[in-house]
Amino acid sequence: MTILQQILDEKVNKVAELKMKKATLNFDLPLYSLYDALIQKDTLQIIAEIKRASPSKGIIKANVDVVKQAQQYEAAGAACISVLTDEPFFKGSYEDLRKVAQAVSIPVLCKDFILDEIQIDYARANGASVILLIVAALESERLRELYTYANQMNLAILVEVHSVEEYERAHALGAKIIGINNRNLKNFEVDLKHTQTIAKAFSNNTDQVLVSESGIKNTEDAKMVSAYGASAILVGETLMKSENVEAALQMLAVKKVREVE
Ligand SMILES: O=P(O)(O)OC[C@@H](O)[C@@H](O)c1c[nH]c2ccccc12
Repeated sequence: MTILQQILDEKVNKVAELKMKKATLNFDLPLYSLYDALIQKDTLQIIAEIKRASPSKGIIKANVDVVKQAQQYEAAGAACISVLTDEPFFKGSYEDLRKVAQAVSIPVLCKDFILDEIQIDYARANGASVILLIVAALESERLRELYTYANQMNLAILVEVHSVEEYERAHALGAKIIGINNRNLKNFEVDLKHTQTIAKAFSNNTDQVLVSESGIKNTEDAKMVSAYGASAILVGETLMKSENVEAALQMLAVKKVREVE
């Protein structure tokens, strides 16, 4: 069984648990626009991630002070903060999401494996302005239903793809913010060339923004994915492990130069 399948199987239990709770949710925390934060910028924008652990890397920084980390990201110029809320595999929580959302004034992304509307309700109730939908994890109809639901709640949606075929499915939805995961969620292999391959399919859709996700470590990587056509990068481990978050963010915020083919 792939790791993605293991995570999704576990998530079914989590969804049942959330539904059982029948909590009253308030949707009153402010919303910030991710699209506005990413479109038409001169420098590569950064979605900085709070990631305590991951199935591929194990513990990254289990006891991080999420509020402090988020405030450093915001002060250093991050466009958005991504917070993992999956507990079994990433050691995150909705509590982390809420604490971060209440501490900053930029969009916050609820990073999870969403299968059900209730997870979108919880994301919004805990301050997310953005949710992630992973094309590889959802059948077309479910993907469309969840996309529509989140859209109706005025949330932005980062639609994650890993192949040209998945990109076509995202495009067919009318997705405006597309995440290209350089890491294969089935075997954890990372290759920044995924951004290049998929960005080629995308090059005519100028009202879409591309986010290159995973495995970005240094200025060279940032320049490379920027040249491929990314407007933004989503960075976890490199920032979590850095002693100087501000310097790390600045080294990644390169000037955008699109490669002419
Ligand atoms: O730590 P990295 O290699 O910088 O990766 C960040 C982010 O892209 C990664 O956490 C991620 C991308 N898509 C996901 C989907 C679910 C969980 C996690 C992810």
